[in-house]
Amino acid sequence: QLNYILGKLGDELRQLRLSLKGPSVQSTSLDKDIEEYDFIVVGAGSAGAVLASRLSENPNHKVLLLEAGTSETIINQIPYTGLTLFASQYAWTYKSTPQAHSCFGRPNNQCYIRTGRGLGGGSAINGIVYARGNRADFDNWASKGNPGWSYEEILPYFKKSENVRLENYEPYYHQAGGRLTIEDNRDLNIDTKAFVAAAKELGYNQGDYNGNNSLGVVSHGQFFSKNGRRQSTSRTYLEPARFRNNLIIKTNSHALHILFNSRKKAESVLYKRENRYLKATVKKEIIISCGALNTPQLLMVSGIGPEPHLRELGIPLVESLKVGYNLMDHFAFIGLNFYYDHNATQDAIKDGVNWFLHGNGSLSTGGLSGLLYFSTNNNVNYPNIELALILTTFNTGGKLLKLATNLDETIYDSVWKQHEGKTGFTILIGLLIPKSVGRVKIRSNSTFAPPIIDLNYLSEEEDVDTLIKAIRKTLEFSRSETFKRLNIKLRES
Ligand SMILES: Cc1cc2nc3c(=O)[nH]c(=O)nc-3n(C[C@H](O)[C@H](O)[C@H](O)COP(=O)(O)OP(=O)(O)OC[C@H]3O[C@@H](n4cnc5c(N)ncnc54)[C@H](O)[C@@H]3O)c2cc1C
Repeated sequence: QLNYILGKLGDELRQLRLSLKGPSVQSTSLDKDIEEYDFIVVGAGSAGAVLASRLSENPNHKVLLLEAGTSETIINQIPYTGLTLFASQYAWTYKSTPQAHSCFGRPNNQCYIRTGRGLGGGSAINGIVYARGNRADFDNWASKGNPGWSYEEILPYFKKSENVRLENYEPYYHQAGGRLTIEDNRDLNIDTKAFVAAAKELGYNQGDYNGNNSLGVVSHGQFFSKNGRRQSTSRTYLEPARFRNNLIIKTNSHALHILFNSRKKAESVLYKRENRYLKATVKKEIIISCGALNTPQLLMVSGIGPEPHLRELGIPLVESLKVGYNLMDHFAFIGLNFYYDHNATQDAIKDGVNWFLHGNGSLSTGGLSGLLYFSTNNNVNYPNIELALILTTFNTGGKLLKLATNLDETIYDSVWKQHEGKTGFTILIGLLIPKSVGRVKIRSNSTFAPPIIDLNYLSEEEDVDTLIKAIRKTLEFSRSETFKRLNIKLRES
């Protein structure tokens, strides 16, 4: 019912917006005059949209941005719709290979994997949580032989991109004036307040987890939003650039192949657009920013990848590299569900109006709220666990979770169904530094065939140990006075 109402509301708002302002970023046909570009950026997601926008600030650069999906609509602006958009045309939906250590409760032990599709990519559908990696992550990259990637060297770029609107934050780590507005959570509901209060009781400090160190910090949440509206990279970086003559944005343009010359220099991109096969050539660079799954896919179909795998598929080798190895994802456990002993009283219309007029309320979050960082290892000074609340899990959220994660019908019926209609939340437990890594392979020489994705979650015993310790620590919430006072109980079935 909520989805239906949201859909109706969205249609109304979209009409209103289009009539007031005109469409957002549109594909153009200027390419007829330009066959050669200085830069071609393939994939207009979180990374690609920013790159294309920044490169085209120099009027001497002719930049082509290719995107397989379409433009955003106002629906994407409502953060909460991320929960439904990742089961729409705005997402690629892939299935993992059958998993040995995870994805149980899914048919054939295959997890669904969703990534963004369209201008803005993941940033147009995600949970809008603004959480940088920890300082230790970046310093670790730098120490492995990647100059320029330490946290102190990366920090100026985080700050430059940011337009901070937080109330309490550590000033050294933030800045105003950038394209991405960062706000505090605008939906301080009872669940989020209870989570933060209980965490403080348990000894964690409320503060800025994007500050000096996130270890032991709890927060209501910092979000990529401006007045409760999603801040996708399409809206923040491409929309202001859309009238530049030197930036050509082509939607519905699916890259098929990168072509190399005899010196192995990438010189053109083959792509399919509205049933036409087209070729764009480049003078300087082709930048592939198709995300963690489709980037290795495009490289491998183009002949850059592990030689044995490409040989298997008869793909002519350009360069043998370990493309597709070391796939890492922050595996999350969603089994700790809490509920209140009374019925949900969500009012979808009121929520819609509240968001539209004030940018507040449940629609202003991406379904995730309060965040907490801790370590299961007392001897380190960085976190290996992130906790986040998934709101409204048991009413509309329970069903959405089933849809989003491909939960098996019988599991859903036996575990979740009995709690439909009750108010409650899930404490998601995310592994920040998993040891288990997976691999992406291709099944054919076509980028239209879904990649073969072996997530390999929890294959390393250390990850299982860390997760068990994290679950035990999270269960301490149940013993907090705050949870007892509010009668928030762990669902035990
Ligand atoms: C449901 C969900 C929730 C998330 N929540 C959060 C969150 O709360 N906070 C957070 O920080 N991160 C979150 N993330 C992760 C974050 O959104 C991604 O890490 C980020 O968007 C990745 O950026 P990217 O540029 O690498 O790839 P993407 O943003 O995925 O962009 C890749 C783009 O390339 C395009 N593309 C792919 N193949 C081709 C091709 N062959 N030809 C042309 N175009 C192609 C895609 O359509 C896409 O637009 C979430 C992700 C998802 C899916």
